[in-house]
Amino acid sequence: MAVALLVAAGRGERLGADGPKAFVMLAGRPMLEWSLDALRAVAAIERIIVAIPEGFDAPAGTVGVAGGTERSHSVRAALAAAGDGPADQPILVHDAARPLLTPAIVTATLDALARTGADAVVAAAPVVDTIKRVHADAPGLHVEATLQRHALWAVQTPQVFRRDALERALALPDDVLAAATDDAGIVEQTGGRVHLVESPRENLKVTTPVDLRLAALILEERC
Ligand SMILES: Nc1ccn([C@@H]2O[C@H](COP(=O)(O)OP(=O)(O)OP(=O)(O)O)[C@@H](O)[C@H]2O)c(=O)n1
Ligand SMILES: C[C@](O)(CO)[C@H](O)COP(=O)(O)O
Repeated sequence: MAVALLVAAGRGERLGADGPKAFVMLAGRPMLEWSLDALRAVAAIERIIVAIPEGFDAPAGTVGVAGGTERSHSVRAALAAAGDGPADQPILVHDAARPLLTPAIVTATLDALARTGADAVVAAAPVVDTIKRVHADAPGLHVEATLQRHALWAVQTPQVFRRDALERALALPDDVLAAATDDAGIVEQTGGRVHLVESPRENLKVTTPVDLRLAALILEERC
């Protein structure tokens, strides 16, 4: 049986709301409740651990744990709260900031982990924009290269891991974890094999106010 880690302890600075992003109201409910619905609907998930900000309560039926300074630190705290388990146990990590999660996406990532024997499987969508790389440290946004779009995928959560691969990755030094923007990236750094599974672009991340408006519209359409 799988364990799900829902990371909800971020500040949401880019959203600019009054409180932590995961508890901002979205279509009438705190944002994290939407992805919890999808996780609760999947029978293969036996337990849900939620990394929460200080002063907030764990949602009903979940185990709450205080989040860390950066996202990966919150994932590490949530995994520690999950206790021990077999090396090949599937551990699913999801951002509370992706409220449009569906049970079908969760099941597709879990099934792909079992089918491929990979260390990690990541939900992702093909990139639809043309992406240019600039000199990161030089002024003037001077273009260095235009990347080949057909090889580019935008990764989302859920990201599902063999427990031993995620544990190995989360044992990397604190500063390496702090620099990571997703968990599969640290599994790659420890030599793990990572696969993608196609997921709808609709499984968007609420980062800025326009994302919140879009998510509200889509949820109203679904209800
Ligand atoms: N220390 C942190 C930072 C982030 N997260 C979670 O990781 C997910 C993705 O992070 P992001 O969208 O960057 O959220 P914030 O860190 O809250 O946003 P910002 O960077 O704008 O402050 C979110 O569900 C967020 O709650 C977390 O649990 N603990
Ligand atoms: C994990 C993630 O949602 C994959 O798209 C994303 O990288 C989180 O990044 P953020 O910088 O913490 O928003």
